[in-house]
Amino acid sequence: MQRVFSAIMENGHSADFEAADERGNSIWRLHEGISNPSRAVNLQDLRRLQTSVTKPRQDEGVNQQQLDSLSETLKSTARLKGPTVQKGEGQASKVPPSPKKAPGSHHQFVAAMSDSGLKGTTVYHNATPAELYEKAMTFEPGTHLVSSGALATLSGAKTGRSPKDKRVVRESGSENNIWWHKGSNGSPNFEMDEHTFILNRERAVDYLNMLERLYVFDGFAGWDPQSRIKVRVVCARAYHALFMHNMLIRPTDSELATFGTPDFTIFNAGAFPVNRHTSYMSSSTSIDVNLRSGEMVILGTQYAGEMKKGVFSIMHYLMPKIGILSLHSGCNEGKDGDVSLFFGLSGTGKTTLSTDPQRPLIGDDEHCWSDTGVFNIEGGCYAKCIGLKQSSEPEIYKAIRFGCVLENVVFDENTRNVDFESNAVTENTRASYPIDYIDNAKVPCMGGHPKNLILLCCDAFGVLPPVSRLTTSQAMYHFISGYTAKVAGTEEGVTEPEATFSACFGGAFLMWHPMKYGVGKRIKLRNTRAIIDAIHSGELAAAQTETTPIFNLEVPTSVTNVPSEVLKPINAWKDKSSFNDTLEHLADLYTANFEKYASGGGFVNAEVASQILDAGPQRSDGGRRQSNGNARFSLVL
Ligand SMILES: Nc1ncnc2c1ncn2[C@@H]1O[C@H](COP(=O)(O)OP(=O)(O)OP(=O)(O)O)[C@@H](O)[C@H]1O
Ligand SMILES: O=C([O-])CC(=O)C(=O)O
Ligand SMILES: [Ca+2]
Ligand SMILES: [Mn+2]
Repeated sequence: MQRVFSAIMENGHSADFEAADERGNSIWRLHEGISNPSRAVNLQDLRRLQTSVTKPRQDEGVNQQQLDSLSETLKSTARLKGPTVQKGEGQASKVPPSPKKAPGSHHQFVAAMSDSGLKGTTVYHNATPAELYEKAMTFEPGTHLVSSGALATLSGAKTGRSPKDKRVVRESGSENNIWWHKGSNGSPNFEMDEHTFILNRERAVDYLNMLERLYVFDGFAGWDPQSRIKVRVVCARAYHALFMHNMLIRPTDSELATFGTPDFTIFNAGAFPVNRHTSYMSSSTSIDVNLRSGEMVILGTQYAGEMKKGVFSIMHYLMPKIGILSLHSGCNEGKDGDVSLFFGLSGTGKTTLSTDPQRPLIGDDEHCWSDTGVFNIEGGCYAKCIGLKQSSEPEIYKAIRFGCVLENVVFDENTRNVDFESNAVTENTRASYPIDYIDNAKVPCMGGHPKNLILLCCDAFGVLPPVSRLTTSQAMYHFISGYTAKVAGTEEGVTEPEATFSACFGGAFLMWHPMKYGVGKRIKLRNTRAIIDAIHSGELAAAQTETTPIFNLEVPTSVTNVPSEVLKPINAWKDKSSFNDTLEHLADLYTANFEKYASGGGFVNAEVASQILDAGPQRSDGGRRQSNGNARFSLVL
């Protein structure tokens, strides 16, 4: 008996292996024959056969205009014009044509002679996830394929956002509209001047121009065609391009071909630090927004969340200007088209709870509410994945597949299985995936006016009931207050849950004054889900309620599938009098925090402001609480 195997050798010849079993011995012989079954004569040839073009590259045939636009984006003041931009593989070494010398222009001559002026740049423009995978795995250390097909990567030294390093340019066009950081007013908008912005922009652009290869992603923010904006992301890492491919709304081929000039451009030079001698800089990180030029510069952090929240900040500025409310919320829709919004600070469950097999997902994090209804700003989701289990979050688990970016997770080197329990790199492990990776996503991501507004609050004090029904004024009061806890990891430096008031549950992203936008142990996820089901079924709207002291919250006396003792937090306290002290203390914090909004900030009149104020915590005898002015956070965990 004889078996013959053929193999193709690199030189194009074939080799036959013979195996004979005479007297039980196997004999292997090697022939080299020219009976070549291959259509290639060498490996290079073979590789050429491996691929074909069934569909032109999205950006092909399109167009000098696009190349010019990319070149314009990458222009620095060190060069006369933008770099010569080449798309695709390895053509960067072509020397760009030297610019025509304008008569009498000395500056042109100087710029053309600079080394950076001679350099061309290879740009991967709206490259596919597969291409970005390859580049990221080849060039970005710590980037690997895991067993589910997702791309696991490291974001470097920063594994959460850096809110203290976020700056907004003070310029005449927008300065009167911005809620500037001042003292302890809670505003996230630290100011910088235009000149300093230009210094940081130049630093970022020069850094990007010196690289061998760059990635650009052009996409949209906002599903409503009327108010969407065009966003361009220029970045050094393929991981960042894939992240924004997931998070922005992906353009169709023809939308890309006619994309034109972006409304907002992000320069992500995150691997490169700021120059700390530059004014305003307080660390090696700076995230700078310029509303006049429509640009954002990122230096000194590679955490991808900065980009998505940069887009959010811009929308938070532009949308209220045209009468559209922008919201840090998740959103889904019931069978009858009833829309729910889930507000909550980072890590409180917007993604987890808006992803619901019974309710099509409109979006998990950033929405706008206009006269016609709601629309998502993004094209993807960003889920926290610490402790993620297939059993409790099956839809998200399933989305962690090819195309998904996994940030800072730990995986087994051999099996490549992810250990979602591990916080070895950070508590803030994350998964980013296109929204259509969730089976029941509603695309386009738009819906009607919301029916239920759910304020998710993580109460580190453990005194607020797990669910209560709010009056309109109470909803306004609690929305503006934004009492919750910062969970560990999402912001640099937060390692324990930390009680905070984050206006509109997204204080870190507000651009206008909050009034412009609107007027222990964690509860088990399965209980929260049961409560949300009861909201959606209408059970809670009709439920019997009891009113709590001080906060006057209407708490249902029972909820299907939720143990009734869970509904009253006092049950979890051994020492009942310290429960009451803590409740009083929290009420003081609310009152002190609200003082800065009590006047309405010019956005609501005194009467409305006073109604909202009355919806806050009261004295036990029913009167309005006065701030004692010395409230301090002290945690009861
Ligand atoms: N009762 C609960 N309700 C909601 N989430 C819970 C609960 N208990 C634990 N969790 C966990 O909390 C995390 C919530 O993360 P999620 O991504 O949903 O936050 P988010 O509000 O979308 O925040 P961000 O704006 O930072 O993305 C998940 O890891 C989830 O498993
Ligand atoms: O921005 C991030 O890193 C994640 C997020 O959605 C948030 O913090 O609200
Ligand atoms: Ca999320
Ligand atoms: Mn968020």
